[in-house]
Amino acid sequence: MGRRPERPPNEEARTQAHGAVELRAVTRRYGRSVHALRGIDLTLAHRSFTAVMGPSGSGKSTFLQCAAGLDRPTSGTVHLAGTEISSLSENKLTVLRRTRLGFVFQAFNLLPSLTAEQNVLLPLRLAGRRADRDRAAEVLGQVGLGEYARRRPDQLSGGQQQRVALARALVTRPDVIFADEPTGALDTGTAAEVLALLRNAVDTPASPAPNGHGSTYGATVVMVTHDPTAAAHADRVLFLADGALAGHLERDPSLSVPQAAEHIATRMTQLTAAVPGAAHTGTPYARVAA
Ligand SMILES: Nc1ncnc2c1ncn2[C@@H]1O[C@H](COP(=O)(O)OP(=O)(O)OP(=O)(O)O)[C@@H](O)[C@H]1O
Repeated sequence: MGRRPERPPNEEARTQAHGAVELRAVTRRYGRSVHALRGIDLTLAHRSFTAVMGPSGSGKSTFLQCAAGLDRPTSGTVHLAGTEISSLSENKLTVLRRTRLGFVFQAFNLLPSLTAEQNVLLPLRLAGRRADRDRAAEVLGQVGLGEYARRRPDQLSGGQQQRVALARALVTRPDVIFADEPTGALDTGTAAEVLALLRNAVDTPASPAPNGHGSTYGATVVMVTHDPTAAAHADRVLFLADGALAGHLERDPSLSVPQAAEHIATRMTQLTAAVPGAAHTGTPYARVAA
């Protein structure tokens, strides 16, 4: 997805030594009685696309918020792109979010008074970088909206608005993109386009910076979804149940998206119905495809 900003070699090494996202013994409690996360341990590899699924109230949003540094765990540690964020000050965390992470939400969250281009440039402005209009044109082109730069959100369809939101998430060349139900408000065809763009953000290697210090990998995507078809585009599907990891499915390239979606839907049905043996990490997993 184009060139990434330069980073000092030691920072680059630190980034690569860890997964893109690492959670160790992460818990999140609300008050005394609500255990939204009960001890999550996981490592998400660089350039991986992970879908997070689970019944309503299983902790998906809480997981995403804690993993993305939008919320602080009650206990445990979170590493993001090589940085341990649990102990970062609010200011440093904000800088990390603005420079290293991208966000896509179900409700698009575009500023209505700004054009598509201005919305895309916003993260660069917030990060104190130059409002690089060439870069905005590049990412709007990548999401197929090169001709729509001057339109405001109310002059765009839902799918086009979500593509602007994706361009906005990509503009800073983030290490990790967190997506919360990115296709929840879209029809099937438009959803497939957005998912293909997320997939592309992972699969397209970024070219190295001229001095060789830039990253050479694409983005890492973490996506919460209720939709098995959306999850079928991921490399791995993690299932949460009652605040704990309850198993996973790995991508099997030999399966089509509809076939993979069927496997995922079956696992979700088992989880929701709490079939004995279906909801524990380590159970044999069906191999699924994107
Ligand atoms: N601010 C809060 N205060 C108290 N309890 C909360 C708060 N936020 C979430 N919870 C509780 O934590 C648990 C996990 O909620 P979370 O929103 O993470 O689930 P979810 O899997 O994303 O659900 P859904 O699919 O319905 O969006 C639920 O029991 C929820 O009621």
